[in-house]
Parts: sequence; structure tokens; C-alpha cells
Amino acid sequence: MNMMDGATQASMSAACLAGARKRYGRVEALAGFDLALIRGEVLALLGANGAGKSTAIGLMLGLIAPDAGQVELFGLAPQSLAARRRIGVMLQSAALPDTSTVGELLEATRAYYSAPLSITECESLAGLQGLSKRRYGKLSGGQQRRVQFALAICGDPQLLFLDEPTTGLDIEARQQIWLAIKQLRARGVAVLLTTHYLEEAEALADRVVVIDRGRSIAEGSVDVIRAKVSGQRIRCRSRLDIAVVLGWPGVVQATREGEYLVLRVDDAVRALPPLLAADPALSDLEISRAGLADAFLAITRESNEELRA
Ligand SMILES: Nc1ncnc2c1ncn2[C@@H]1O[C@H](COP(=O)(O)OP(=O)(O)OP(=O)(O)O)[C@@H](O)[C@H]1O
Repeated sequence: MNMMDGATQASMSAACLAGARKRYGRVEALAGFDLALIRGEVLALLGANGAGKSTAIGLMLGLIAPDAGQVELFGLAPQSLAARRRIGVMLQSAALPDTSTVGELLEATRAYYSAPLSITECESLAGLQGLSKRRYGKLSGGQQRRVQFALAICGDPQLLFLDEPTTGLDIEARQQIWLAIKQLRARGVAVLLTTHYLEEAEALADRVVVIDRGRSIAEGSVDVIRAKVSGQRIRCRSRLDIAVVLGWPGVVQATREGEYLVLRVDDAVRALPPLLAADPALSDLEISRAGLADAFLAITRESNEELRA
């Protein structure tokens, strides 16, 4: 039972899209999309390329107007200055002056806010120590991404939009950003995260919304979404034909990742004997429980099958 009254719910709301529609010519980018983000929560918005994620973010940032539906940040219009001062944004690409140093960029951005984070806090959260005198244009792609993250958080936002924040980062830099996101969440910051790295959603998200063709097709905690897919995942190096393997009882899904065969099966103990018998050269066998990536594939496939039916 939800114990929060209407006023408490409104004061907890960081962002809300209700029945949002947006059409570009023949493409319906959002087809009645709902999303509610509360304070202190990390919500991962997952969807294939073209599903409508950037359009949803564009509406919440007030960059584009919906054809229909409501968009609010903290109960305010997204274009209002009061709402904009409370958000931080890291989009997929950023145009920053190449000749400015990291320190100058941070100073200039902090100056927009009345109570920004200290330079030291920004540098330590984003892993930028030692880079403040370096020119932005001379940084590596990963370092530039970290600067963009620092600029997104430097105003001490209550709501942070992170559109594929760790694309192109190495493992250490990715973990640094993950740690920063966890620290910000612990301070009550709401985070809307889009990512194509499902392990990122798995590591960070309190809640996941799966969007497909402009509609929300699944919503819940990582565990709830993962539970939509039962069974186990088998990964092994094998040349077996996926069409053949798919015909075996208990094999729900079969895909190829280079030399590897990846199966989702009802029960690995039953699936293994025919697999080993069919390919004596099989190697590098791994068995794990089905993860968010499997759930995501299954949910979007089901949704596509329903649309075709
Ligand atoms: N300005 C635009 N003009 C025309 N079509 C657009 C425009 N912006 C988006 N679209 C279309 O709307 C649909 C949703 O696009 P959107 O960028 O929101 O998807 P996405 O989920 O963010 O994709 P990606 O993961 O590739 O970034 C796509 O079919 C896209 O081609």
C-alpha cells in the first residue's frame, strides 16, 4: 500500500512525464509515455536505438515541446529558471571550447549556480585530479567525458540527467563514475540514466523502465525486470548452428557472439547433455542465471511479437 499522501508525493517528485506524445513527421517518437522519478532514486531508462529515450529527455529538459501530455520538473515547467537551476545534464555529446582549461570550464559553469559544489569535490567525484590546467581539446575522449560529468554535477543538482555517461570510458573510469552516482544518490539526488550497458543499470538502478517505440513496456526494480525471464544462461565456445540449437527442448533463446554461443535455457542441467553430445569440441563453458540483458531482449521481443500479431 502506498502510504504517501498527495502532498508528500508531489514534494518527492523530481520529474514527471504523463501521457507524453511527440511525433516527427511519420515517426511517433513518444506514443503516450509516462515516467515518474522521485528524489534519491536512480532510474535507468532502457531501450534499443530509436526507442524514444533522447526524445523523453529532450522533453524533460524543455528542449522540445510535447504534442500532448504533461511534463514537469519538481512540479514546475521544465523551462522555468527555478527548475533549471536544480538540474544537471550530461548529454551524449557536448560542444565545449577546446582551448579552455578544465579549471576554467569548471569555474565558468559553477558561476551559474548560487551554491555549487567545491572544485575539490567536483574533481574528486569525477576523477579529474591533476587535470585542472590541461586544455579540454588536448584531453583523451574518456577524460573529456569525465569533465562533462563534472560540469553536470558542479551546480549540486537535485536531479541529474545522464545520457549514456560511460560510453567510451575504460573500466576504471566507468567505476569512478558509478561510485560518484552512488554517492550523489546517497545525498538524495535523483538520477535519470540512459545506457546501453545493461550491467550499468544492474549495478546502479533502483528502478528500470524499458521503452520501445515510444511506449513504456516494462517497469520495476532490476530484480522484478530480471524475474520476467526465468532460467539460466549458458555461454560457450562452439560452432553449433543456432537454428539447430533453438529446436532443442528447453532452449528459449540462442544467439551468437563471435565464436561464442549464448543460450537461455529453462534448466541448464537438462540442456547440457545434448549440447556436449552435439559438439565434442565445445569449450569455455559458463553457466549463470539470466540477467537484465536477457530480460531486456525477451521483453522487447515479446512486445514486437504482440505488435505483429
Ligand atoms: N529531430 C528529429 N526529426 C525527425 N525524427 C526524429 C528526430 N528526433 C528523433 N527522431 C526519431 O524519433 C525516434 C526516437 O528517437 P530518439 O532519439 O528519442 O531515440 P533513442 O531511444 O534516444 O535512440 P538512441 O539509443 O539511438 O539514442 C527515432 O525513430 C528517431 O529517428
